[in-house]
Amino acid sequence: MFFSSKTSNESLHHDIQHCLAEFFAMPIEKVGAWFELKGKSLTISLPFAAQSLHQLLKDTLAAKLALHLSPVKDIDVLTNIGVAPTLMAKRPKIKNIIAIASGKGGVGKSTTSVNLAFALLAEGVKVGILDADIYGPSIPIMLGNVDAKPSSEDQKQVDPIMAHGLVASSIGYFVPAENATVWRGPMASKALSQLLNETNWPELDYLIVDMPPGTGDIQLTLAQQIPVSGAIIVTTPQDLALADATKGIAMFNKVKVPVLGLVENMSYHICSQCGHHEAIFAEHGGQKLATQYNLPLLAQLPLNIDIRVHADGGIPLQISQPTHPLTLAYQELAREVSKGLYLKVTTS
Ligand SMILES: Nc1ncnc2c1ncn2[C@@H]1O[C@H](COP(=O)(O)OP(=O)(O)OP(=O)(O)O)[C@@H](O)[C@H]1O
Repeated sequence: MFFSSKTSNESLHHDIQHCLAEFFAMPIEKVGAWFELKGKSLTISLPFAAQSLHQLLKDTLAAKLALHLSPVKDIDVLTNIGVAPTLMAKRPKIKNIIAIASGKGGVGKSTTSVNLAFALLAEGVKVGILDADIYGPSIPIMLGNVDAKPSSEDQKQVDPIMAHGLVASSIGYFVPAENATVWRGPMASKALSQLLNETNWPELDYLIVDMPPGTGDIQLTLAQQIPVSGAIIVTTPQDLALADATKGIAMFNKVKVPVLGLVENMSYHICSQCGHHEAIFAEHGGQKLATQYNLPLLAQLPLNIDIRVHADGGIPLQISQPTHPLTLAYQELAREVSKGLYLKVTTS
């Protein structure tokens, strides 16, 4: 035998590290802590959501390591999401809160929040959604459960509503939408604190918070009231929307919440008849903004009838059409968001 067992073990570790770094396009120094090799069993604990890639990762590792003198026999891939730092004290049980914001109304912030939440769930993590859009709560509509009524065992904490594996809370479950629209700023912020603090959340890796549109005082207060780990700005490609998205970035910078990136929604139109792609708004707007602020452009999602029908019809795309190209696009977004937050955790 040419190699001592130490050398062959070192080369095995080296190959595992290289394979993980290459597979996830991560710096090699990050991946060393993700795996444990015990005899011939390899356990990978991924610090971000990527369940749809676990099998491919196993196959890739198995092929790479098969050439070793003492090959690995079992490969197990697990998910172990870390806790990103926040300025405010964390909520017990909730590892990370991600705020979804937009400078402007109607750009698809709630649609993105719901699809991202389901996509994270599909990527193997525990997810909740909090509808902070106090003035126009649309999450109950998008989850198809407007008539659901939260219950409470102790009259102090309210149980969240379950929808297709997602836990949700929204002012829309408590008061009719027309009553909420007349609330003033302090009432709206109090309602959000109550929704966050008095909901009996189970253990969650991520709580997605659908913020009210805009970047005014209310949004600023809300962003300061909850321990947000990272924010995502949703925009459409037109100049006006992008100018508002800029204000959103500035708002989160002001409250020292890291912006994880931008989502460009309604980037282009896909014709439902012939599948033709057409840029009906301006092109490259999201990319320009991302470059200007050195932020990742996390996704470019089309204006597509399936997104609208599923969002407004309360039957999530992820649940009813798990292999739809847009379902997969949202899953890619979910993996990017989770990876982005992990990178923020490890570099801050
Ligand atoms: N990519 C898309 N393709 C087609 N329709 C979309 C897309 N994104 C959102 N929509 C539709 O656009 C409308 C507005 O979306 P949504 O409610 O998510 O926007 P919003 O930014 O949260 O709005 P608000 O400012 O009222 O909170 C909805 O009818 C939704 O179904």
